[in-house]
Amino acid sequence: MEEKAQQVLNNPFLNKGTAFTQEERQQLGLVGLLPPHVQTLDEQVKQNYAQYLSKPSMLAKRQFLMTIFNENRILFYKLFSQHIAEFMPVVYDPTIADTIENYSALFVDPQNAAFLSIDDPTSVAETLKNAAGGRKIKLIVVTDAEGILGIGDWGTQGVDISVGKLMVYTAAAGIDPSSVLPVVLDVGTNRQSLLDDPLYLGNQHKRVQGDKYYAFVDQFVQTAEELFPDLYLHFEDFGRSNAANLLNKYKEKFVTFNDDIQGTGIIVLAGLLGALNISGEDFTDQVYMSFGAGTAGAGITQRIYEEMLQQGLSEEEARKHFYMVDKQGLLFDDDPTLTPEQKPFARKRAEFAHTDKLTTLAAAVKAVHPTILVGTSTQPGTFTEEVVKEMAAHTERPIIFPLSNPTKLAEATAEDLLKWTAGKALVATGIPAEPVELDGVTYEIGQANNALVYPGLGLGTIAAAARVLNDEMISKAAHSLGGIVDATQPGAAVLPPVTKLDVFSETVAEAVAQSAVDQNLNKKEIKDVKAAVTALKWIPEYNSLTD
Ligand SMILES: NC(=O)c1ccc[n+]([C@@H]2O[C@H](COP(=O)([O-])OP(=O)(O)OC[C@H]3O[C@@H](n4cnc5c(N)ncnc54)[C@H](O)[C@@H]3O)[C@@H](O)[C@H]2O)c1
Ligand SMILES: O=C(O)C[C@H](O)C(=O)O
Ligand SMILES: [Mn+2]
Repeated sequence: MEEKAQQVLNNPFLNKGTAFTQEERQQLGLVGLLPPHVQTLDEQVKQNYAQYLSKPSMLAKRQFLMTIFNENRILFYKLFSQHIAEFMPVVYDPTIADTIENYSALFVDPQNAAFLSIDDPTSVAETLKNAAGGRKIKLIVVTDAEGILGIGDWGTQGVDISVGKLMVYTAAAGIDPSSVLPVVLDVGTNRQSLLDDPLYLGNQHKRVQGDKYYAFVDQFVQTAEELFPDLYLHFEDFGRSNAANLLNKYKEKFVTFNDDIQGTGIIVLAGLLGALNISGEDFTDQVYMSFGAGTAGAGITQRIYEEMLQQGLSEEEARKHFYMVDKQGLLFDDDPTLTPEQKPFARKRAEFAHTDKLTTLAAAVKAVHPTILVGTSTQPGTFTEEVVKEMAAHTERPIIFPLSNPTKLAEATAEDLLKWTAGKALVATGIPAEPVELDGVTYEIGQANNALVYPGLGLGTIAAAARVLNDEMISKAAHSLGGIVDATQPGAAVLPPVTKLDVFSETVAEAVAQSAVDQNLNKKEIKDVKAAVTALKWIPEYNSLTD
């Protein structure tokens, strides 16, 4: 095979497979290397979708789609964009959890990712350059895989979360797939099964922590920022003890985003605004309980707290609305194990009569009477009938979001929550949930997953060429989504449907870009925000490769 032919056939950004035209086949040395019939992109999509449907499981479906991704990005994204709600749980959460757990065993292709090893810190620049292959990188999703979803530490195998999150950026917001780079920082793993597995593909030692860890992350950040000056740096699934530290360290210097802290904060705030639209209640009357006060739990609480301030409460007044429950039960301010993010929301023991009893969610709910309960605990089934009925006994429309991912870790199902509250609960789940039929009403279930906002947030920030991503932009993103729900419909969802992900990603992007421009954060002149957002959007269509 001619070198030119190999170059196009093996380059997923150029390869068209059976869609190479006769002219292209001649010019590129492809004559006779493909079946004679030249297909259109639409024909390829139809054919591949039929093949997709024949696959027996979600995992097999994902693997099939990944082969297309590896071979032909345009075809992959055309297919994805036409079946977005159907493909999301296959390409992304929850199926992505299976591919991460089985990454080494299932390995076929590195998927254009950059694998950075703490054992080889001198190769950071070389690795990033090799992985970029001369492309102008504008967006990196990086993970160190210590806290993948709720399934914990997966070492190098966590690279799939970076790959998967990026796929959603393109499918939802039209981020050009040739401008993105998935990165994994392999600093070791504390998962014994990986350390014991001779076929594990990562560094087979315990996680490096402390100064050496932070120096390695810093080396990556500095090098990436030097190599790719217009970078939007998205951190994903770092561990509880590092995620907020890293965000605080970099957020004012570079365009830095932590999805678990900020993305989840936005989507939950948007969901709450949607829920309160339905119930007609006031935001500042709510009593908020976070079950699982880790990276996501604390990130969400902070965002909701900021909203209370924006809605006119003083800091002192606002804090009274929040309760955090973690492993030890309700969090109190005399607890020496509190994280810096938990401390501001820990309560005084003097507020309660029997604080020694407040060590369970059930006891905390009984004592506090929250109106909002958000689960980011990784503990399945913990929103029990007892807990939910107790909550519903003291509030007309309890807002309950069991958000732990993947499916097997959810605190409750939407169906149970609605049954236990006779349809009163306003529910959103972390993973997609089927509508629930109850007493003649069809309840649509919103998905409070950060995937509903991070693509638009990234698109808007990049389109505005913003210097940083700040709280004001984040707040605007949440509010732009909150207004989309039709609250008058019985059984309406609290968030817009994933079928419209592409449409509302643009809504989010415009709100975020406008906010950046209003704050003068744009590095280049933006005359028309809407036009800037549209201009950045990549569309999966073939371009001619002939001269
Ligand atoms: N839907 C979304 O968009 C979204 C976004 C981010 C995270 N999440 C989910 O939230 C969960 C937590 O993610 P994270 O990044 O915050 O992880 P994390 O490890 O930082 O936090 C988990 C917290 O739960 C606590 N916890 C453990 N056992 C508990 C128990 N028995 N009772 C109460 N708390 C307990 C831990 O101590 C920790 O503070 C995961 O399942 C993740 O998939 C969902
Ligand atoms: O990846 C997801 O589905 C959402 C979130 O970032 C998580 O860690 O669970
Ligand atoms: Mn995550």
